[in-house]
Amino acid sequence: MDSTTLLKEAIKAREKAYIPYSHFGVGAALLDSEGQVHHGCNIENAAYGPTNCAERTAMFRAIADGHQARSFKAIAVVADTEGPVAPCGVCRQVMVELCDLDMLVILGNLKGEIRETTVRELLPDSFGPSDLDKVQK
Ligand SMILES: O=c1ccn([C@H]2C[C@H](O)[C@@H](CO)O2)c(=O)[nH]1
Ligand SMILES: [Zn+2]
Repeated sequence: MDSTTLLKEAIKAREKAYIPYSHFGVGAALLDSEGQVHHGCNIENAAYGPTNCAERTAMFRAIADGHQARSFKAIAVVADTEGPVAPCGVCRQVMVELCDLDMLVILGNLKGEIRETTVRELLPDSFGPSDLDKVQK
């Protein structure tokens, strides 16, 4: 599946965003190793803090559906931004946990502007699962 097709899936996912506070809709589409696409949207909360971003919704949904961490092929994220959307720091950290560091991340907007990057590029020098093995014995 090409980047434009996955971004179109993210645009469809964005239509489901629950955004009564920010009115800032975000959609994500996560491609798994079998070619299936998992949709995510942002889901806000009156207490603000419990808000879940579109990227995390898609990743958590795929994991909860039984897909293996770090087996995903790509994630596309879209918002109605000037220039491609920038994932927040929390989502970047969750990508480090659940996706391969070299996984393709496709960032876009509704104007069709696209930036292709990787998890590693979005969060360089990250703290990940293998760092827990590096504790002093
Ligand atoms: O990459 C991003 C950036 C922001 N948001 C959400 C969180 C909140 O609902 C709204 C404004 O921050 O956008 C996402 O879902 N993904
Ligand atoms: Zn986020």
